[in-house]
Amino acid sequence: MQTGTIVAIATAVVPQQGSVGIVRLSGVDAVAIARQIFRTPGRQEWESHRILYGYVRHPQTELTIDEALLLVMLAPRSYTREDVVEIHSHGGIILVQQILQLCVECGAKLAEPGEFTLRAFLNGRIDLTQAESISDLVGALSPAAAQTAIAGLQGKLRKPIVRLRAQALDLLAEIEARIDFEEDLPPLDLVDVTANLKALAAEIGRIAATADRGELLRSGLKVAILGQPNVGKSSLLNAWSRSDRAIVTPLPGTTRDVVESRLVVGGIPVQVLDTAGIRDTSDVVEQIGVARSRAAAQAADLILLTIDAQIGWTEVETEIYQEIANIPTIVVVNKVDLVTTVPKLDLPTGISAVVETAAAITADTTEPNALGIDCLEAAILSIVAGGKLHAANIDIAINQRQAAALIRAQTALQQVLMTIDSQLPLDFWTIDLREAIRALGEITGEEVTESVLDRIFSRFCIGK
Ligand SMILES: Nc1nc2c(c(=O)[nH]1)N(C=O)[C@@H](CNc1ccc(C(=O)N[C@@H](CCC(=O)O)C(=O)O)cc1)CN2
Ligand SMILES: Nc1nc2c(ncn2[C@@H]2O[C@H](COP(=O)(O)OP(=O)(O)OP(=O)(O)O)[C@@H](O)[C@H]2O)c(=O)[nH]1
Ligand SMILES: [K+]
Ligand SMILES: [Mg+2]
Repeated sequence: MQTGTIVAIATAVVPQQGSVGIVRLSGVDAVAIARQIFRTPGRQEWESHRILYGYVRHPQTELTIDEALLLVMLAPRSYTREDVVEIHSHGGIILVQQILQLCVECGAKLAEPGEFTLRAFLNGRIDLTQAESISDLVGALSPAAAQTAIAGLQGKLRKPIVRLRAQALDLLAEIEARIDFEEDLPPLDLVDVTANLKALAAEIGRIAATADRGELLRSGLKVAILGQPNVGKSSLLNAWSRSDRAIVTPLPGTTRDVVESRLVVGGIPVQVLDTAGIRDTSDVVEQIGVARSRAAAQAADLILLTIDAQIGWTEVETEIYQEIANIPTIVVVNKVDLVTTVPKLDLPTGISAVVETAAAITADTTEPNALGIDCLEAAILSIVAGGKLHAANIDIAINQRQAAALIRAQTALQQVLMTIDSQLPLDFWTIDLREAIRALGEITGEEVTESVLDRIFSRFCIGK
């Protein structure tokens, strides 16, 4: 997999945009390929870690394609630990694709998604947790998510896992020594071994508990605003996202399609969906809109069931709530500016929180002067995070793959404890201890199959 020289566009390409684009080569022929297509005026040394100025030229036709800069990073001082050459051209899509094509004509192979980072992993510059952090960093949807990813890249997850695995290996060695040379060694200190195993399992559990935070930071939260027509759902979306993304009118049935807006709440990327007001209607278009509202609600992580403070909670809301009772729901009492006191609400059990808002105090303004948005955000954070967001290991946030491996390791260690308890022979202890070691090794990549690697790196973007 790791043979040959690969090439990819390293920057995001948008037609007619981007002031600079980078094409990146990695592998034994990177320099030779670059030399075929890059001409410097006068004599310039192709030294490592120096920028060269020149022109990208077609080697046969001598046609000049671009004025460019070139960066050579010779092995092992490069991202992949192979020879890397970057061609920094003008941006846009045409030039970078032409340069990419030239590199392929000169013998480079188009890189698979994540192949540069895969090589960095296979060549030992980074471990698997760091490789996954690089992917998270590029995919981050909030500064907090990026911060967690950079911590992972700096080894915040790798270090504790490597240490735990080393401790488990020490323990294994001690037990195996008793199997092999029973007569020559003092017997195992059972109290000590048991305490060590328990400590290992507990620390693994603490790291595994950061999975929820990781999931929130990576994937974010899908929030659907649901309710009867005209309660102010679209006004709420606009006020919250400080935009006029959704159409607002005094006419019930204004919103027909699901309208999406993205924002960040307490570091969590949030996708907010405004939906068509739910009611029985003979209007065919509106019927489709209502069906879409219901579908959006079912796909949401959290519902904002919005009501009009002047009307309160009615039978209609009870019916809507029955459909979504399995999803955490906040009741948003909107238009509180129009009432002197909010009526007593006869809410069903299971509602997570109630928040009062005034999403559109003054009509006809693009800069909504809303009330209650901060309370709404606080309510959301306390529901979804339940305190987990600010857990002790603030800068670790593992992914599902890592969580699954940690749970396997923890279960295996608990199995060892049970085996000891049942006074089974030493051979039995080592079986589960080895399983725990293997699971930890899967996280760092010390023990990982090619198919797992394929799965991880295929999710990367091309050029990474
Ligand atoms: N132009 C450019 N910018 C970039 C990258 C790149 O590849 N090219 N990066 C890529 O995604 C990131 C930077 N990451 C990098 C990580 C390691 C090495 C590297 O050469 N490491 C060697 C040498 C270190 C040294 O000389 O001390 C090493 O660790 O052995 C380079 C970039 C972000 N910016
Ligand atoms: N006074 C006051 N008016 C509001 C408030 N929220 C919304 N409105 C007004 O109520 C009307 C309906 O608002 P929308 O945001 O369109 O309501 P909706 O729930 O999206 O309506 P549909 O899309 O038709 O289901 C508009 O005239 C808004 O200006 C509020 O908090 N206070
Ligand atoms: K409306
Ligand atoms: Mg609307």
